[in-house]
Amino acid sequence: MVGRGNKPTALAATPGLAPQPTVTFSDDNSKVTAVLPTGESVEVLLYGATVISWKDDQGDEKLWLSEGAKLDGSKAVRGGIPLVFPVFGTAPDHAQTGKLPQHGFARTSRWEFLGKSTSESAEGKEAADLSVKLDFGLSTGSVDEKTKELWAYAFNLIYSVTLNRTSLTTALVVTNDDDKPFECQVLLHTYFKIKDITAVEVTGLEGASYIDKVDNASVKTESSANLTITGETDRVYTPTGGPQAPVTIKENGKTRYSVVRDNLNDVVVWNPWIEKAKSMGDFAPKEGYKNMICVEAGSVRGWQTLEPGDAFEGAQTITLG
Ligand SMILES: O=P(O)(O)OC[C@H]1O[C@@H](O)[C@H](O)[C@@H](O)[C@@H]1O
Repeated sequence: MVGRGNKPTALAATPGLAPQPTVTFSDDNSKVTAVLPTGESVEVLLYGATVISWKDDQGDEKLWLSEGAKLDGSKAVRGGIPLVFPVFGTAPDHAQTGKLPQHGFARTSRWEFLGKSTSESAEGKEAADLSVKLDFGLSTGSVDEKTKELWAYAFNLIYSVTLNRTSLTTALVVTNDDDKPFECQVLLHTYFKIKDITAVEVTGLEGASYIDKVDNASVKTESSANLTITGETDRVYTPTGGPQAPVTIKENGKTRYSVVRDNLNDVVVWNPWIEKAKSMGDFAPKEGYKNMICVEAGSVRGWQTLEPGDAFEGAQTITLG
């Protein structure tokens, strides 16, 4: 692992060897960017370890980022992949996390860049086979005092973002460093960029039980094999096929994104639609709800209990269609 720490650095190609991914820091040390020799790229803000951009080799952006998103650390980022931990939404009746703000503190804490690693496929050192993994860390010692008052547990988070030519994997490991158990929820809140929400279908949810957050949290069963979005949608699904069965986002009948989960049983589908988009100060343009859909892999319907020393790992791999 190289590139440890937060100093500006550029780790580029080595003469005589196959071109390597380039990892750079922004001038103000707020962001890490990795670019594969074939042109694919990912950008991660240290604030929240929020992935704010993922582009293919043509430079086409895959994640929706609000034009009104705050990227200066003053507010959770509206777009990209905010990281939700240790509570999904708010849980006023949950003793341990009841005081925390919506979606917890991981998305509003400054993370440390731990380093990068690269790997090649078994076939050899062709640039086409390269991937780059960026690791980020957040632990008790690095969160602010206010957070420690609201959630008094010793913990360690490692978040890994792996860029391949046609996929992005984001993986979170939560470790309980305390001498008492704690309960937590985890969610990878991905905002997918799409061209037209009216042409979108989400598959892989048929038969799944879901909590409909726009209908008094009533519990329903998804009857559609191809879910379309026609109004405000905020649902917490538990797909029947388990994490490895893909949930796909299709546009005009073609698969754009396919999400496979590891150890994350739930999938939130969210689109604010017209009125809710208008009510969010950082959601811009207001018509932007037509160009995004959140399909969020998580463990949020219950709680993960971590005993002292135990770890929980959850991940998603998003593959381009
Ligand atoms: O505005 P926030 O805190 O980023 O949350 C956005 C949405 O996130 C989703 O995960 C929730 O299900 C929604 O209820 C919520 O509105």
